[in-house]
Amino acid sequence: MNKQAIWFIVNPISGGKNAHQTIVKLIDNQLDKKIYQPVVRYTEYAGHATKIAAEGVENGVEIIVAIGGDGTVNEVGKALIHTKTSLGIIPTGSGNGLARELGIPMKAADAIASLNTPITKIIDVCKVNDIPFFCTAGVGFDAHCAEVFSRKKGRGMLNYVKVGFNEFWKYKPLRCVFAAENYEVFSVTFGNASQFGNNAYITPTAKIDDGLIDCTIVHQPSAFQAMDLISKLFNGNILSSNLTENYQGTKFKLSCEDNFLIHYDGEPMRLSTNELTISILEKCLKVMI
Ligand SMILES: Nc1ncnc2c1ncn2[C@@H]1O[C@H](COP(=O)(O)OP(=O)(O)OP(=O)(O)O)[C@@H](O)[C@H]1O
Repeated sequence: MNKQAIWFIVNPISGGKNAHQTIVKLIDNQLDKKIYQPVVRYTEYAGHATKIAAEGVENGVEIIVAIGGDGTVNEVGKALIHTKTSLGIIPTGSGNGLARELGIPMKAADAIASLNTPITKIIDVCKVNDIPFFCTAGVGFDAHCAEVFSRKKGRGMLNYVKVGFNEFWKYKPLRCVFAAENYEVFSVTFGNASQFGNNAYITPTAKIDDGLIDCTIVHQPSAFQAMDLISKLFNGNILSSNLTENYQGTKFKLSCEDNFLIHYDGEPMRLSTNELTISILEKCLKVMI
């Protein structure tokens, strides 16, 4: 039997000290070499994973596994859209939204074991302007926090919560135009998947292969209301709050006065436009589950 070429793209800065070395050892010991011919590649800078993955596609590699958080998964995944190469994930981030959504185990050993009994699925990918995202993208408070967080040294959920808490008191609602109506919002999130990561279900009715984009608008909460929203976010019932609005569609447009600060799969980016179009590419990415 011909062995399948499988590349592992490792983000060495994700998952804390030496996490990646342990995972590479596990791959060496536990990946079924009767079916796979593995190659391990390391990223050297932000954006490098996309280049490596594109090289893999060109070389006809069947499976490319991102070892990192949602940022790395996004960088690898975007090179695999509309190709025959499948995306695998060994999650080492703090959110791991796409891995959770696909039911990929959080423990590296279990994620490797699931690669040994390969099952693939085809999912949708959404785009904010020309930027692909796999879980969520949005504007407002979440994008602001993603930007502040990206400038901090500390990683992980606890540091993210600290940023959220500190920024909440200073945050001013975002004025924008959505569906030809003026809004002042806390956040607007578009979901291909149901969660930001960490089982925080911001677009709880989103399904990753239904051809639809879900949109959740959150209106500015008081501190007391914010506590309730956070609990609903993690319980999967944020839409029961009267501070939220929810829409489904295949295209959304959003504009505001200044150039948008967005996040896509948790990565912040200041755009040079004040107009956003959110669109969907149906069933365009093969993933390993
Ligand atoms: N070798 C590298 N050196 C510096 N930055 C890198 C390198 N490889 C990847 N990156 C960048 O690291 C950032 C964070 O990656 P990723 O989201 O995968 O991990 P994480 O921060 O551990 O995850 P999470 O955000 O869920 O905590 C991404 O913006 C990615 O571009």
